[in-house]
Parts: sequence; structure tokens; C-alpha cells
Amino acid sequence: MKHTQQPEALLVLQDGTVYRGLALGKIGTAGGEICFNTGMTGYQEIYTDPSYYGQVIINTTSHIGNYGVLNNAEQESGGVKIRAMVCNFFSNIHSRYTADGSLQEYFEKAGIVGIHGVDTRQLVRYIRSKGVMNCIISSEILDPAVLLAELQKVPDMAGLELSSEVCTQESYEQGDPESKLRVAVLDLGVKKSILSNFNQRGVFCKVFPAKTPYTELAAWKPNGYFIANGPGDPAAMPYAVETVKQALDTETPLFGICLGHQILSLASGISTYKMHNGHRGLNHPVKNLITGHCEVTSQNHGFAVKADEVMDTDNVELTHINLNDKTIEGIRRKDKPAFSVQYHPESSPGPHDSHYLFDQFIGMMKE
Ligand SMILES: NC(=O)CC[C@H](N)C(=O)O
Repeated sequence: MKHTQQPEALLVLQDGTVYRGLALGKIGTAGGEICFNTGMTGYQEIYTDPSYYGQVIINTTSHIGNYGVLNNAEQESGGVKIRAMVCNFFSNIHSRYTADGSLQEYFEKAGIVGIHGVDTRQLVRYIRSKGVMNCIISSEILDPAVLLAELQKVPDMAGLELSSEVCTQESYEQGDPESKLRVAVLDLGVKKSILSNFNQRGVFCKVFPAKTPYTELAAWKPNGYFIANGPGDPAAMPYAVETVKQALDTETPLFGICLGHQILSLASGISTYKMHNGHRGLNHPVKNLITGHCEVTSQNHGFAVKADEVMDTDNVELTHINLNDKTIEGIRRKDKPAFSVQYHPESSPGPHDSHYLFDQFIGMMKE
């Protein structure tokens, strides 16, 4: 189809700003918190990462859809988790002989709305200056005033508990049951590639729903606890903080990623805050303060832990720091075998500089 025939779409921001473009995906209307990922690859991993649940993602890279989709290998969960997508050039053709289909068909099947033909560079600069806000996209309602009224129904991300909506509803096991290393995973929105990183290292996992009481995790007799990534506001999850506090009391090794890092920090008495516009991309430099090495990291978060409180908490050590803005990227407990990072060492998408953290956790369990 030529671009000129494609139906129009509108993007309306919470402050009333309107962007016009063309429809992609399903014809419809969707709203959520707007965020942007600057990664040049991995759009399907991003759309299926449960951490993005409730969010509208802007892909800033210039071509989206140009390599189609793979039904399984590039999915981080059972399906698309974003609310809608914004991009500049949406490719209606894809060139990858192994692709299972086009992104357009994938979005239509998943019921995902989107808009393309938007100047994403200008839009991202605007959001970076004004700060994160909600938005609404529609390819069926083309009246900005009506959309702005609809947008009022979209809840603010601050205060939202979303993990219980995206996590597994039944616990399940994954990996080699004969393995000596057993990790209980608290599923706050876990990405598939985190589980495969454990399985590839010979770890047998049992994945528990977000609100599983600690006693149930402990009854499985794990050698370690993994607190997963996930959507929403960590401060709205006292149930998870309680579970981590009880796990810490047992001196069993514990590892957290992203939301799991925020929950471990909260369990250690450190509070979290909502960032001006978050970190989402594949090239964020982080310094490991223990080794002095710099890692290029994959990131996706809109909340962070308070740096001054990390420095003031005696039983917590700062282990990783973001070289762009000095935000906290990793901590460890001095009094417990527990550590966490704010970024995504499994990447998927992104560089593999930080895979050592999985080995570090396994080393702790072996001790
Ligand atoms: N990827 C994640 O685990 C995100 C954590 C949390 N929802 C945040 O936005 O900061």
C-alpha cells in the first residue's frame, strides 16, 4: 500500500500536544505512559517485555518492521505487552528469510495500535525536556479534543501495581530437574531470556506468581532467590518487599534485576523515585566500582533508587553507577549474600557485557 492511502492516526500528549501521522497495526485507540527506547535492534523483544506493560513505546531508530517477526525466539513473554507504538519509518515489507511474518500482521493479531510518520527525534527531545507523561493514540478518533478527554481515563504510572497482571498465574518449573542448583524466581514480569540465562548455566528454576507468599518459595528448597524485572511502581508493591525481607533473613543468596533491584533496595530501607524520563536503550555506560570496568548496558526503567539513601545505609554497598547521570545501577548487601542491578544483564536486546552477573550469583550459591 502506498503511504498516501494509509489511514491517518493521531498522537495526543497529556499536555495537549498533537502529532499527526499514519496508522499502523490494528485500527483503534490506546493510551498509556509514553516512553522511548533508543535501541537500533530488538523491537520484538521490547514489545513483549512485560516491564513495558501499560506503556506506549517510541522507537527512535529510523526503520521499524524491516526484519519482520519471529514467533518465539525473539519474544520475552507470551505476547505483546506494550499499549501502542510510535515510530518514524514503519516498513510494510521485511527482509529476513527466517521471519514468520510482518510486524503489521503481528500487531493486528495482537490488537496493537500505532502511529508512524512521526518526527520521533523532535518528540523525544520534547519529552526529555518536559518529562514523562501519558498519551493516547488513535486511528479511529481523529478529533484531538475527544482524545484528550479519553486520555484523562489513563492512570498515572506512579502508584500502579502491575506485576500481578503480567506474571504467571500458576507456578511452573523450567530447566533440568536433576540440577544441583535450584533458583526460586519471584515473577514480577520476568523476561524469558533471564530464565534461559539461568538454564544455560545448569540452573533449575521454579517461577512463582508475584504475590506468592515467601513460605511457598522456601518450601521448594531453593539454593537461591531471583527477584525479577517488571512493570509499574516498586513503591506500590509492599507484598514483594515483605517476601524479599523474609528471604534475606535466611542468608540464602539473592539476586535482583531492575524492578527486583528496586524491591531489594526497598527491603534494605532505601526508597525509590520516579525519574524525569527514564533510561531505555542499549548503550548506557555503567561502571562496576568493584572491578573498575565499564559495561555498555541494556536498560529499561522509569523509577530508580535514591542515591543519598544508598550512601547513608550502613549495610548496603554501592557497586555500579551510571556514567551518564550518576544514578544508582547496582548495590550489594554487606550483611547478606544479596545483590542487584538496575539494568538488564540478560540484554535481549543489547550487548552481553554484563552476563558475568549470572555467574556471580551462581558462584554465591555454590559457596
Ligand atoms: N524493567 C523493569 O524491571 C522496570 C522496573 C520499573 N517498572 C521501572 O520502570 O523502573
